[in-house]
Amino acid sequence: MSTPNEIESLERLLKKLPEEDQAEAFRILYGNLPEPIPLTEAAASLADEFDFDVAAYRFHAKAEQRREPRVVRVGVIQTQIVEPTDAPVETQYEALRARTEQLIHAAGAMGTNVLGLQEAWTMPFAFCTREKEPWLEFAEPVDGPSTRFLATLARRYNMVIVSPILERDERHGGTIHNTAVVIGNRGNIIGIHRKNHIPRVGDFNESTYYMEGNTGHPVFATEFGKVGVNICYGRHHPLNWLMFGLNGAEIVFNPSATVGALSEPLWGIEARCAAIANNYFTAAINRIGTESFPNEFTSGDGKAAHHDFGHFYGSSYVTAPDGSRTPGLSRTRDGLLVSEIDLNHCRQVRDVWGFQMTQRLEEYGELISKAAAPDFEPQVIVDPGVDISTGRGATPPSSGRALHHASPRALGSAPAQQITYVGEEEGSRKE
Ligand SMILES: NC(=O)NCCC(=O)O
Repeated sequence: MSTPNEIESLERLLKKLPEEDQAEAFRILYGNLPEPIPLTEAAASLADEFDFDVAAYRFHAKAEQRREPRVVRVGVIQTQIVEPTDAPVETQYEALRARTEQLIHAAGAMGTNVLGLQEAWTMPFAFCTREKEPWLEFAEPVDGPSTRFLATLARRYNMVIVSPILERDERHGGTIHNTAVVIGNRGNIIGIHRKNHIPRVGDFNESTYYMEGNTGHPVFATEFGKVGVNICYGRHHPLNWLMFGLNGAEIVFNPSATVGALSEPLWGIEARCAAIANNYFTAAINRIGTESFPNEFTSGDGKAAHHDFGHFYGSSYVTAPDGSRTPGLSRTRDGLLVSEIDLNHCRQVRDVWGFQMTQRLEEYGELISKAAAPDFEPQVIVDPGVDISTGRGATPPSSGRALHHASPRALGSAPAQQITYVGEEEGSRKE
């Protein structure tokens, strides 16, 4: 698949800065950059032989006196599809399975303990087409072929694998879900998480295929830390991230499929903000390449029908609980990113910032419950000098006097208050 007009990575652009400016630019944009760690010979030679990138970094955490470090290696893999989308389903699936396997061997060779794959890694991201067939043929049960394949590798490399697939739930009428299967390092299925938020934006017509997930915000307590999975579009919902934090997540994967025209300026921000706000590690994974489909489709925007989804820009990256992040993987090449982290880092940053102590869950909970009720009245305090039907000042002050006091009243309920201006006695104002 060619990507002739795509830049290789943001980092490559930043490296064009004068050398003396680069360290400061990276510090401001990326935080305390994790240090690169050497690739094992086996990983490097797999990357060479099968033409993909491998990058590896170590995030710094403090040594503690009363807890041993809990060092784990987190891996993420990004790939493009291998076969054209009009090839037989089995051919497409097999090619992706084989390609992903090459990168998993490299992850194993790098000593990865917890590995995340991209959203719907077994298939092209065909939801732009709104066609059911043949795409639904990629769906499989939680214990289907992709899980059985990955379970073997999980056992072999003593590695937890987060495997996002298109799930068919035969027990419930063959319904379809966008699901991450969490496979334990003993080859067991620890559990599943189904995508909570389904996009209805641009060509992401996923509501044609499946409904919002019904598995809550589970955190999977693995041998290598507590893992959550916030699937793709869920990353735009800060409360979705919060829920995994409340359940104790230490690493939250964000397996995604997203294109540059829609989301690229948001990409480096959202998973990173979530790591900062919740003081856990986040691993954002995006596929790469431009996927072209046999039948034309429109984007519902008046523009001409087309065959392409647009460029999936990769740029997978990992953020630590203090907001420092790795450089992204390439925008155009398959790759594996491995980050060595100390899970103790989460509590260390929590102790510094105190977000979990200072947050006001009860207050938020109360307002959220009210806001979800049909009779919700937003808490708005109206400036009595403002006509709320137009948003304009109803009685502009004649001089530059500042509004001094306005009694709170609920929107549209209490009568307007007497306006008092700074520098005037109440009641002394001459109209
Ligand atoms: N796969 C998916 O949810 N994509 C939606 C687009 C986005 O969130 O950037």
